Amino acid sequence: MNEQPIRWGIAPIGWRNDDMPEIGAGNTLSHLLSDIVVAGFEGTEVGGFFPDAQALNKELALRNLRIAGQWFSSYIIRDGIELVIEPFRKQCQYLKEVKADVIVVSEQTGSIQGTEQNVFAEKPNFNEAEWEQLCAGLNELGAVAKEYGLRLVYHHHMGTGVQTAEEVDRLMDGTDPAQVALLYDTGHIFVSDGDYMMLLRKHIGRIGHVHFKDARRAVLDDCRESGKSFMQSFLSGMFTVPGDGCIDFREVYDLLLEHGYYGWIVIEAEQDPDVAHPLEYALIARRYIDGQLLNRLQV
Ligand SMILES: O=C1C[C@@H](O)[C@H](O)[C@@H](O)C1=O
Ligand SMILES: [Co+2]
Repeated sequence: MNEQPIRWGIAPIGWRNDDMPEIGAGNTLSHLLSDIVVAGFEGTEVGGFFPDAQALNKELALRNLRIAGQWFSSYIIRDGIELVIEPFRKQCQYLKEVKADVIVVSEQTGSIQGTEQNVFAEKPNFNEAEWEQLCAGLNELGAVAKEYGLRLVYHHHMGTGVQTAEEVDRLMDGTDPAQVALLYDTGHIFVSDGDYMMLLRKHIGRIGHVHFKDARRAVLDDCRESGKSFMQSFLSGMFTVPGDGCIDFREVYDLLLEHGYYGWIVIEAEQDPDVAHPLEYALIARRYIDGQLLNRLQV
């Protein structure tokens, strides 16, 4: 019996990547979901290639899998909240139909995550008025998400205006804890700031969803030095699954448990699936979770 109030998932991003839909395009939904079962995970997040809710629910039920949530790119600052609410509601409705728990929001105004720009040096920075507009808009979206039984979790992300620990502080200070929770992504904060524990300690009470993404230090250093874009960096192998990089997930997991975190921890490691076999890496993650996190040997 699983006594942990935590659900373990793995994201489609190792098989197919919404930031670069051309990679892994031959990997079907059936292939992905069946690999997830083989690797022993309970669910996944919705990818851009997923079908309508009815078709997805059928495939999930056949494999006893669940949906944790789905990414939503918001443009609150660029477009204004009024224009964001309609597509947001549409996505919430879909997520309600597939019985998801969270909607993952990332403000993409000025984002360079999908461009060829140097992700280590050219991120956008919001001014005071923009921060206020963003925070107020997120509070509104959080209230809308609740109508659909979902929790809005904000994803700090490389190449965006909410990337560093300081920027996450600003966002958390400016938003209502009842409407906006935090998605803690180990890989993004490590690549951005190096220290991944400080953010976790500071905002542990606001965390509503977790992405476990590991990083290869030597590749990261090389990408930073050569000023690579976000996409070039992950194609070079900057990210990997837990157990294959330099992040110590034991301290992360322990702190989450200590503070009674419940909800999803989703393994999320974007690599080129032609280089990093998705099932092989899912199994590496599974072995690490089982051996280093769940059934740790006491010494
Ligand atoms: O949660 C995520 C979703 C992806 O689309 C994104 O680019 C990735 O880095 C991530 O952390
Ligand atoms: Co993530």
